Amino acid sequence: MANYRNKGGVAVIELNNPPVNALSFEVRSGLMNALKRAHDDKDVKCIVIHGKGKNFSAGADIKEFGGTKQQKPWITDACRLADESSKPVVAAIAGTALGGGLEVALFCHYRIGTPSCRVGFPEVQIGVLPGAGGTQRLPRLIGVKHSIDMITSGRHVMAEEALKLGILDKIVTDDIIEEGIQFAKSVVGIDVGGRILRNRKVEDAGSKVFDDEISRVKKKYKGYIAPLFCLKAIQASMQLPYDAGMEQELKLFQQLVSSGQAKAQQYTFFAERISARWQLPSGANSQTASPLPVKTAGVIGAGTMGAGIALCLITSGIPTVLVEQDQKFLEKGVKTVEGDLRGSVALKKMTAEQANKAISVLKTSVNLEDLHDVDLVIEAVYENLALKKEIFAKLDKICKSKTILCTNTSSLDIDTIAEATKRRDKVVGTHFFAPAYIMKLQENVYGKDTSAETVATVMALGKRIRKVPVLVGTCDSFVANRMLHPYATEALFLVEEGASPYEVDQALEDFGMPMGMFRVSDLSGLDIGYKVRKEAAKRRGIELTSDTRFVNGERVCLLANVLVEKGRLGIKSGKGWYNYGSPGKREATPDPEVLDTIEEYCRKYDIKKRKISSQEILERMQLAMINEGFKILEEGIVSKPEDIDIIWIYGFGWPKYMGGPMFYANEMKLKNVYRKIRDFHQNYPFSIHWTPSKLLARLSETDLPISKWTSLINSNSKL
Ligand SMILES: CC(C)(COP(=O)(O)OP(=O)(O)OC[C@H]1O[C@@H](n2cnc3c(N)ncnc32)[C@H](O)[C@@H]1OP(=O)(O)O)[C@@H](O)C(=O)NCCC(=O)NCCSC(=O)CC(=O)CCCCCCCCCCCCC(=O)O
Ligand SMILES: NC(=O)C1=CN([C@@H]2O[C@H](COP(=O)(O)OP(=O)(O)OC[C@H]3O[C@@H](n4cnc5c(N)ncnc54)[C@H](O)[C@@H]3O)[C@@H](O)[C@H]2O)C=CC1
Repeated sequence: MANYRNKGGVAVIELNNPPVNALSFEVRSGLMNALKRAHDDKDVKCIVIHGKGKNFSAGADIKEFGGTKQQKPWITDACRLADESSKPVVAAIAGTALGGGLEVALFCHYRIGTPSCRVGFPEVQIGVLPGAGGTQRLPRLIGVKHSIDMITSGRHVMAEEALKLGILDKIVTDDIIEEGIQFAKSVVGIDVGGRILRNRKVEDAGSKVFDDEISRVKKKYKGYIAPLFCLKAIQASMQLPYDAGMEQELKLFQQLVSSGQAKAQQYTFFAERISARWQLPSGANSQTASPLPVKTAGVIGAGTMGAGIALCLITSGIPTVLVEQDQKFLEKGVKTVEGDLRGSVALKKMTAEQANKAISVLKTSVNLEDLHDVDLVIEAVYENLALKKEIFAKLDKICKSKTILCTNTSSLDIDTIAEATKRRDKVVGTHFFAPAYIMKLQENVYGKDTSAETVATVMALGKRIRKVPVLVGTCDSFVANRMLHPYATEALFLVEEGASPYEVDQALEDFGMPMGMFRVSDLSGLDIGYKVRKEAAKRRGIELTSDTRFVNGERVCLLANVLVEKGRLGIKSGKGWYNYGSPGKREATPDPEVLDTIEEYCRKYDIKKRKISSQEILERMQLAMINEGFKILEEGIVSKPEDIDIIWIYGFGWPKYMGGPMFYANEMKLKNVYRKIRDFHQNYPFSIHWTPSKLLARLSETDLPISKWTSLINSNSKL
């Protein structure tokens, strides 16, 4: 709803729908009525619109987009009176004015804001476009070029920049409502005609700008349709009179809002928030537990991951001690940190001043004792259980009793590591993804004794260092890598059976993955997987050779080992599944030598090759991984399907416009997913990953949408 009061001739209208004043039906109706009242009231000389609480408004109520038609009045109907009013209307912005919120402000004649306020059109991120005049009014205010940037990127613009662009007329420092009232009074009597955006002309930026922008947007936001629709709408503002432009905007909005991409992106928006609400099996949860303060941190190991993690901490202003086993490794790690900071400055992702500030809070050491006073330590040494246990035992003695001890292990059991300490409640996994400074996912892993306070602390830390933290339970390889295993295994089987690695990658990239499986393997280094496979087999008393085709009755494909033994380690050696010309180069070219190696391998084992469609490639890789996802849910390793989707989106770049693998399964209908998995199980009996998940079988009988799976899981704990 919207509140109305007359304060000495100023109509003060408050958008009232906390926490973000989303423009629900009630708010739109309330705003329309309040504007009418202000218009009709002869005593009112000017009007101020503000938001209740911390925010102006986060825009349309996204929950209203799905299914039923948007009830009238729409935002445009509600705001028409602001546009037409001869009394000056001022938007007084605190917090955020986003999407429809900014559109309301653009219907006003003036906009003032607090120094910390933010404005923007984030609609592209939820698969739509600003559909209440944003694409027609913003170009009339700040021009085509800046409008394209803001609307196609969805970025938030801070107050200072908004002032420079002309979106804000003034930045004010006192109470925003009082400032709004004073400002409104100061413009009474000035003709508002020139302030009405619909009356302004959009400068002709020429059609070439749009041709160039289409190419840029297609490349930068590959696969996403909303940014392209935004361009069409902005172009209409240049080519058509205001009312015709508005009609065109609405038409484009309607097409987008009913698209599968919008549904998936809006699911992702809420999934991220649902996933942030964590819960432990004990019942303790994000509402009941409080984080401990983390004023200082330590990182052990300055290799690939440790250096990246330290970078995340220091760029978030957390003084960090980076510890290595010797000076040589330490220097190498520090060089990486400094190089990445320089790179960020060169790419204008931060200023030189920010980079210097970050490096000033980094301390280095070759002595674990220097961690005695930090609040939290993240260990990132080699993936070796004995070494990790040794380090945790030492840390337990060195660190303050309140210090939280985290491990970046990608597969090892958290409980076993915790047993090396007398503070098992303070041991937790914080699994970052490579490159740690870039990838957003932080997979936090609790053990059986990890306390809620510890979990709350690493979840809060994740947010603070700009990651997306997701909580999972401990199991072999946790969630991300555990699901990746059947996905990668199927990729190799597909290659054995006749698809080339390049066809596999093409199918995945056409689907929307940023990189195919084989390119990712080359990037990580084929030798890493080689060592992990050998080590894991050794632990089980098995000696792997490139002739191994079955392990304990389970089909395996060791083609990657064959490549490693030929010196093809991936990007680092200049060739792997692809050819890169020379070590370290990134441009991947298909390599006939690899195809010959595969041919030879298949001849040796008498494997009959066949033509494999891209549909089969996608189905086998994705369904194998989705089936594993259901098993993870069934075992309670995660408490909700949204966790898995967020892990795939932020850990592996699953396209948001496909909503994550569990959402994708939901869209395919679970009965179809289950039937296909059963068929694959029949056809490929030697792959344990095709054993259908019991939870999937159960859910497939119900036809419940993904939003209802969690309640079924909770009500059927013994599936
Ligand atoms: C605002 C934020 C930056 C705040 O962040 P933070 O403080 O971190 O809090 P959060 O946890 O994110 O949020 C708190 C709480 O609020 C919920 N929430 C946030 N925003 C919205 C929202 N816009 N709608 C609903 N709910 C919202 C959030 O989920 C949290 O709740 P919880 O999940 O219960 O924990 C941040 O929240 C943020 O970035 N928000 C999103 C901002 C955004 O994307 N805004 C754009 C919205 S779209 C929009 O405005 C569209 C338009 O431009 C106008 C629409 C025109 C309509 C035209 C009508 C024509 C209709 C014809 C169609 C016919 C077809 C049909 O309908 O069938
Ligand atoms: N590389 C990757 O893609 C990912 C790795 N991980 C995990 O992160 C951890 C680290 O992996 P990487 O960074 O790739 O390894 P790395 O080999 O690049 O770095 C490990 C570093 O630890 C140092 N180190 C070893 N023993 C030490 C000790 N006693 N004291 C101080 N430093 C010591 C080494 O000198 C080396 O610099 C492993 O547990 C790994 O499984 C997790 C996610 C992704």
